[in-house]
Amino acid sequence: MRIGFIGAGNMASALARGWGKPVYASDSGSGRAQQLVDELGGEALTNEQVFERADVVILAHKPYQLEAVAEGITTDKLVVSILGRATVAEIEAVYPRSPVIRVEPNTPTAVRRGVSVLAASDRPEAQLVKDLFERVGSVVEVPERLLDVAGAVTGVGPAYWALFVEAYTDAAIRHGIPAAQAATLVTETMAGTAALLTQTDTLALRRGVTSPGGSTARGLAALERGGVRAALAQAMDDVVGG
Ligand SMILES: NC(=O)C1=CN([C@@H]2O[C@H](COP(=O)(O)OP(=O)(O)OC[C@H]3O[C@@H](n4cnc5c(N)ncnc54)[C@H](OP(=O)(O)O)[C@@H]3O)[C@@H](O)[C@H]2O)C=CC1
Ligand SMILES: O=C(O)[C@@H]1CCC=N1
Repeated sequence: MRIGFIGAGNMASALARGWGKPVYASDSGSGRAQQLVDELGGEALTNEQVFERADVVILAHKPYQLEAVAEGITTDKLVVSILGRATVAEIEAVYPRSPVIRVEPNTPTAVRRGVSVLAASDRPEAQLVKDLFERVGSVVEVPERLLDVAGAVTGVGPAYWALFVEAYTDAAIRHGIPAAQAATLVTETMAGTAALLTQTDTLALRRGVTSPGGSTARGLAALERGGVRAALAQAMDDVVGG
């Protein structure tokens, strides 16, 4: 099955690297489509050519470009939209004869550890799309009305964790740990904790680490004083409400 991308930016590149197969790709003139096919094989094409030649077309441009991109397309094809916030109804309105499935992936798909949120669909093509995204991580299906909230966890999440890693790495550096070693300590702690959380819940994990009157309790109290919960709640509100 040949995958085509309309847009060859950050998210298209992450998915294509995860799938690791030749692709058809387009861009709006930057040359990123050519760079992607130089890396993975395939061909850099126009949007219409991508629609003609691919078996499934992934819309990976920016949401506001939906109408402009669709205007030039005359070929019907299975369309997978990863456009943040554009609803299935809005996409179907501009691709009226194409089956449309909506997915919110995230950039860890590049290393096959992504989470992709699939808007539940009665279309028979949904299973094929689910199988495709399961090749680059896990797939969680939600009713479309919850896709934006789920995407506010998964799609934007890698940036939050990166910020957390950066801030705590800097704190360790400030106390004398060399930068590369500090980054390893923080990242591996995050990865190990994520693995552990598949077997236990957050409270049990925290209780297991937090000795009464000990150092973890002092650190957690500092994070609470710093408003970490309120900041995350506000981040969700701002992403979903934006
Ligand atoms: N980045 C992420 O983590 C996630 C992104 N998304 C969604 O993925 C989509 C892409 O985001 P992202 O990859 O970050 O954005 P980028 O800006 O990195 O990539 C957008 C791509 O679209 C191309 N493009 C723009 N106009 C056209 C056009 N008329 N025809 C063909 N291609 C066009 C751009 O071309 P050029 O290279 O020439 O500028 C570029 O290659 C967005 O809708 C976003 O909501 C969803 C989940 C996560
Ligand atoms: O920041 C954005 O708008 C896109 C959507 C999800 C992740 N990146």
